[in-house]
Parts: sequence; C-alpha cells; structure tokens
Amino acid sequence: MTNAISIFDTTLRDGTQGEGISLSADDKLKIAQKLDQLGVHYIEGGNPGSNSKDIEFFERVRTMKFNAKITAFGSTRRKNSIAEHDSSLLRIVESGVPAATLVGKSWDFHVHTALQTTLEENLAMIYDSFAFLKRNGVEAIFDSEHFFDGYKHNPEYALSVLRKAQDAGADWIVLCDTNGGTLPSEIHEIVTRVRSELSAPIGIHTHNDCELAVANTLAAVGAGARQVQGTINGYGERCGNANLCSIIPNLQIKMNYPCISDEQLQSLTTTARYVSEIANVHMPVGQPYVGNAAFAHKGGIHVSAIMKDSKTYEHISPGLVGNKQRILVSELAGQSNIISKAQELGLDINANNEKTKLIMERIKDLEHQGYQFEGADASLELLLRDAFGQMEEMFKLESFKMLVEKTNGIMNTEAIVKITVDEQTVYTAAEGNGPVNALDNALRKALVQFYPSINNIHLADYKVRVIDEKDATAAKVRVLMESTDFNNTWNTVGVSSNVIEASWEALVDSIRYALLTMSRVEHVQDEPRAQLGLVNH
Ligand SMILES: CC(=O)SCCNC(=O)CCNC(=O)[C@H](O)C(C)(C)COP(=O)(O)OP(=O)(O)OC[C@H]1O[C@@H](n2cnc3c(N)ncnc32)[C@H](O)[C@@H]1OP(=O)(O)O
Ligand SMILES: CC(=O)C(=O)O
Repeated sequence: MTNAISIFDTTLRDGTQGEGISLSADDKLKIAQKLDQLGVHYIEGGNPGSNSKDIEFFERVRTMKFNAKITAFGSTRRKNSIAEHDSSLLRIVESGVPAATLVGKSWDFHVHTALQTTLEENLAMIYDSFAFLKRNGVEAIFDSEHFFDGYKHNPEYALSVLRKAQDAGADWIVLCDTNGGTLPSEIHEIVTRVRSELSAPIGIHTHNDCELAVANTLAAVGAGARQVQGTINGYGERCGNANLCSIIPNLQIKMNYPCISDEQLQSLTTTARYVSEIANVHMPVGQPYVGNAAFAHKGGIHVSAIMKDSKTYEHISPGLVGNKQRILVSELAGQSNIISKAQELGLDINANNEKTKLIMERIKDLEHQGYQFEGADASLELLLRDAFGQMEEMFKLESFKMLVEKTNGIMNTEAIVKITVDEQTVYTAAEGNGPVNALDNALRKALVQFYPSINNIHLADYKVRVIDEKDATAAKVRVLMESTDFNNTWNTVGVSSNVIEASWEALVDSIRYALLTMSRVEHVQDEPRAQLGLVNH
C-alpha cells in the first residue's frame, strides 16, 4: 500500500457550514486557486443542488485550470425515486466536474428517523446513486455519514452500506465521524476492521466536537486511511471540521506520509491567513503551526534557551510551514528578550551590562503600570532607541485642548494643539468625528509643513481596555493603536486614567515612529509661516 495521502479540502462546502462563514462565488474561486497552489488533491467547491451561488461557482470554475480535481457534493437519491430523475444528481453531472462526493446514511437509526425509510431502500438509494455517477464517467467518493456511530450500533448494517457503494463502483469509501463524538482508539480499531472487509481505498472525515478531529484523522491514517478530508483552519459545521493546517504538517513532518511538496508546505501559513481574511474570521494567535504566536517566545527562560538553539522550545523549524519565530517583550522578559529585540533593530547591546538591566527594569515597571509591549512593537522600538540616545526630539507638546459639545442633537469635537518644532511654535485647531480623530487631525495639521509625508499615515485600528475594572470610571485605560501608511502597519500603546491622554500617548508614538522613516524638509519661509499661525519663541 502506498503511503501517499490524498488531501481532500472541503473548506468551500463543509467549511461554509460553519456559523458566520459565507463566501461569494468570487471568494470561492479565489480560495480554490490558493488551495490549488498549496497542492491539495481535491477541492470540494460546493453543492450545485443547493443554491445558485454554487451553480455559478461550478460554471465559472470550468473555464479555469487547476491541478486539483474540483469536486461537487450532493446526497444519494431521494427515497422512492430513481437516480435519473434526482435533481441533485443531475446538477452534479451537469456541472461537468471530474469527481463528486455523495453523502449517504450508514446508521440504521438515521435511516429510520431522518430518512424515514427502510434499511433496504437506503441500500438501494446508495447503489443507484453511485452506479449513476459511474455511468456518467464521474469519479465517485462515498461520504458514509455517521459511519462510526452506525458501526457501534449495528456493525453488520454499517458494513453492508459500504459494500453497496463499493459494488456500485465507488472509487473512495470515506468514513465520517459526523457528530464528532468518537475517540482515536475507536477510530483506529474500526478503520482496521473496515480495511479487512473492503477492497476500495478508505478515507476519513472527522468533526471537532470533542476537540479530537485532528487526532482522529491521524489515527485513521495510522490504520490505513489514504484520503483525508478537512478544511483550512478547521472551519465547519458546529465545532468545525478536521483542520488541514495541522493535519498536513503532522502527517508530512512527523509521520512521514507524503501529502504535498516541501515548497507547497511552506505556503501553508500564507494560505491559512489568506483564507481567514477572505472568510473574515479572526485567526486565533495560538493556532498550531500557522498562528502568529505558534513560534512566539515570551518567557525569559525560553528566549534565553532559543537564542542558544531554537530546538529548545520549538517542535519544528517554523520555516517548514512558512511561519516565523517571534520574540515578545513583556514583564516576563529576561535580558535575552531585550537583547534579541535590540539586535533585530541593529542596536549594539550585551548581556549583563547596566543599560540592558535598566531597559528591562523600565519595561517591567511600565507593564506594571498597565502598558503592554507585546502588542505595541513600535512603542517598544521607540523605547529602545530612546535608551540608546538614537531619538531626536521631533516635536514637543506645549499643550492641547479639547472642545466637545452637543448642539441641536449634533456632536461637535474640536482639538487645539500647540507644539514646538526646532524652536518654532505652531498652533492648530481641527475638527474630528471624535476626540481622538480631532487630536490626530490637529497634530498632523501642525506637523505637515515640517514632515509632508505625514499625510500618508492613517489610523487603522483603535482599542481601549479598562485595566483595573473595579475602579470603574476612575480606572486606568490602555489604548492600543494601529497605524498604517498602506505599505507597513505599526502598533503603539498609551496608558492613563484619562482616555484622551492615553490616546495622545499612543498617537504621539505612532507619529514619532512614522517620522523615524521619513525625511524632513526645510521649514517654510517666514511669510507663509505667519499665514499658518506660526510664531517664534
Ligand atoms: C453531514 C453533512 O454535512 S450533509 C450536508 C449538509 N449540508 C446541507 O444541508 C447544505 C445544503 N443543503 C440544502 O441546500 C438543502 O438542504 C437541500 C437542497 C439539499 C435539500 O433541501 P429540501 O429539499 O428543502 O430538504 P430539507 O433540507 O428540508 O431536508 C433534507 C431532505 O433530504 C433528505 N436526505 C437527507 N440525507 C439524505 C441522503 N443521504 N439521501 C437522500 N435524501 C436525504 C431528508 O430525508 C430530507 O427529506 P424530506 O424533506 O423528505 O424529509
Ligand atoms: C459528509 C459530512 O460532511 C459528514 O458526515 O460530516
């Protein structure tokens, strides 16, 4: 038996059965192309018997070139009818796909309760439907729904269902843990039995209701399954499907089952992130292999060791799956975290010197006050560069004032800012749709004459968190700000008991960080300065 595993992706079908996931035909086509580049062998595009979006997908996908087989999904024919008249089966054949998956019942309880038909009619539905697909030249995959539950209640009937599909010519028999309640030891035992009874190749399709979908898939492969069905990031009905982003590297790197090429494996992280962007579902930072924190090191003891050899705290080299190592700096940092971060910035730093210790103490003290640097890389860089005397004072705040009023039901917000740049004082006022926006506008208006490219920066995200909730409105707040110039994104932090002041701190860090990478222009001449409201000290 070959060791190669056929990867069957059902993100576009079972993945969209996950709550909150809805993909347009365009989205599906984009994801299908990405999956093809990843090297999966089957891409289940949807169910042409279900909705017109899926019909559109299959019409459009026909004109495109794929290495993977595009497959359509449907169910066995309806009870008491004939396959040739079944609209779901007809749509599959009309869609022109080279391969199709039909779901059919293998649990006697489901036959009686959900289908409300006889065990014999269910066997006939399976036989007729697969014979129909094969007569029409379609590669036929049988998703044997609830197989493990069915086997546990009535093994003879569950096995007879599989034999019917095989006799009708099904190319793959895929055993489904539809309710996700089976344990890995049971999966291994039952797959082993099925393999001894059938000649058709076996696949596995698991759900994550017991957080075991990946483990169950690996157990099935260990027992001889050679097709693995799953979704990117584990999207899917209820608690999700088996996560291919964990299954593929586990099979390929840990268990030596070839799935995709090593180069394709290196695109796993970008694929996972791309699909999460299109599906508009936030990826958990700690998602194994592909998450942002999958190879992020925070504890000082860990960082100290990985700087000696990353194998001390990494189970694989992150590059194998296209991810990368990150060092986080926080109150849990030791010197090693600081040194690693500073070296990344090209700063000359050593262990056990006074400066390193001072920086570490300052970070721990600020984190104690409520700052959080692991989510504010730009503020951390400014802190380190300040400590190394690398930051000139780009501007100095003299004062700011906020005016917030509600007149005739309309909110108006205005900020007045007074700053000094190279001994010149500038006053500006600007309105905004809220206090932070008004402050941002006023500060930019003051600085643009010195740093014109400041207009390319804008605020991308703004989060406020109450740090000490028991103090209610008197509590401190932490503001985390994300800014972008469309090429780069950076994050800054501010903390105060006043949300405007915390926002100002984060805003100033954001602008200082941006200015680090910008060239200054000569100051404007006296006359235009006067017009702009500039005064000399
Ligand atoms: C385990 C899985 O994930 S299976 C896939 C589940 N995915 C989906 O259901 C999403 C797509 N589904 C749909 O768009 C619709 O449900 C359709 C078009 C398939 C069917 O819609 P409707 O005809 O309105 O039926 P409805 O959804 O209410 O009920 C399902 C019907 O299919 C029947 N059915 C269920 N499984 C099978 C099967 N394997 N073979 C034949 N018939 C089946 C049910 O008995 C029920 O028939 P009934 O109406 O006579 O009781
Ligand atoms: C076919 C399928 O999606 C299941 O049984 O879970």
